[in-house]
Amino acid sequence: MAAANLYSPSPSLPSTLRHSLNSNPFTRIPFRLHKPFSKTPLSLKAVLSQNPSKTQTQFHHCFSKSSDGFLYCEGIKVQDIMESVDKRPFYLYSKPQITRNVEAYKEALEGLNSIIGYAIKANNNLKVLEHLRKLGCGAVLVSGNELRLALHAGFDPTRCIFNGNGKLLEDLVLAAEQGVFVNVDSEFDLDNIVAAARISGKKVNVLLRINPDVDPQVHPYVATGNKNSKFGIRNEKLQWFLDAVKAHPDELKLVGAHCHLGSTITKVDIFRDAAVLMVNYIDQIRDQGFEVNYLNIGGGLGIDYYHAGAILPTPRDLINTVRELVLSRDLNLIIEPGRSLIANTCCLVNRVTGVKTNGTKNFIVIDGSMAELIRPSLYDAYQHIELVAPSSPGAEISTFDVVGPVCESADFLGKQRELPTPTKGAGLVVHDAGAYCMSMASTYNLKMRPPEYWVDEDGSVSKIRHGETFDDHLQFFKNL
Ligand SMILES: Cc1ncc(COP(=O)(O)O)c(C=O)c1O
Ligand SMILES: N[C@@H](CCCC[NH3+])C(=O)O
Repeated sequence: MAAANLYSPSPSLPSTLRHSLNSNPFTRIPFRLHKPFSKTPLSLKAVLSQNPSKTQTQFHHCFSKSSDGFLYCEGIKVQDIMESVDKRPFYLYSKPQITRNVEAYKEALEGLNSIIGYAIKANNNLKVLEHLRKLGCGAVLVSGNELRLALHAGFDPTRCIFNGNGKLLEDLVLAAEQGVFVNVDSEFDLDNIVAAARISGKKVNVLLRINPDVDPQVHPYVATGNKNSKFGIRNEKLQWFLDAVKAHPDELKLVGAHCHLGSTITKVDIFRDAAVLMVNYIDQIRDQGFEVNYLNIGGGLGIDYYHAGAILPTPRDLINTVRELVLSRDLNLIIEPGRSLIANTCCLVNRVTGVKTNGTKNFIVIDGSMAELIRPSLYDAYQHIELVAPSSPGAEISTFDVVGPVCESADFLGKQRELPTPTKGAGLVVHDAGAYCMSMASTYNLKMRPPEYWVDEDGSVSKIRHGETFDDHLQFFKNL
């Protein structure tokens, strides 16, 4: 299988590229930062003992300002980490926070037969994936490469779900061979799944992705379960799909129904409305003799991007709203969280390049940009921003747009933020950057994708992904 060779350089590659692949951190002992780090007054043990499901707020913020005015990640001063690594933007994760987020879902799901299918599109760092897999997660995939990466990270394929409105035949063949659940999205998708079953000689466990036409009340670009969406099957066509599955008893086994309403949803009633519709569909499907026993309610739980003390629904709130429906039908529940598992575990750490004003507006210009983190530019999304160290005495507090160096007026990380005027080189973080940030990063303006680090349970800091370099870019043009 191709996945096994993902990081084994082919002997036909140029030696420089072979070298760079050979020095991949995943094949070696992780790079360690040796500088001794200052400890926060709050001990790591105390931070770890804060159980998210027992607090009032949705998720514990693993990055917090201490009384000394410095920002800490699990007891480690972010400023110290900045001084120990290359001078470029980097992503910094809390590994314990990933654990806490998974535990919150596991506790919420107690008493149900369930699969937590982590949506790999949110963050595809291999070390993160391996950690999530060890914690018991399955995986949700939208491309052949995400499937290959999931296999490489050791996920049990029978706890993986292959989604998507444009799945390719060759990727479906791999999914069929591996025994992955496949969601049927359209007529042509069903044809391809049948073909994949024949090629692989394996019957495929399928779920119908039903578009329930429920408004998730989110930005239109991240709404996926309303009637204008490109995803899923409308209920008017349900019978056609049931007949098509019946016509292919050697290739397809219908095991359940799936929906995914959208992302950043902050009201659990929305999930409840969809689940009511979905169990009605399941009743109808069962009435036709199908033994469907999986309800997949997708992902989509939003998080507290504003850091303003809002009480948002927890995983427990989400699961409790569908629990009785699931139990009443004796169903297995699949959930597909991405953002709510990984977003709050990470921030993008940047340096201030300078401060300027154009007469009407003030700008903090940082080295990070829309290339490293595109959500504000793409969705006008709010991500909380703060400086990593106390401001110098007398620093004026002003309203700033926080912008990058990219040649686009859409290149902003935050607008109208009240911040103390920072000095050149000051550290500035963009919070909640674990989901859809690095995985959506680009190399626009040849800003190479940043390195990633995490703070481990024992307080050590390791690199978990190399930053891209200019040489990496040149490799694309070697030996053409
Ligand atoms: C089918 C599907 N499942 C799961 C997810 C993960 O969603 P979220 O990150 O909002 O939990 C997505 C992304 O929106 C998706 O499209
Ligand atoms: N990329 C989006 C989420 C899309 C989820 C995938 N359907 C975001 O950053 O919020």
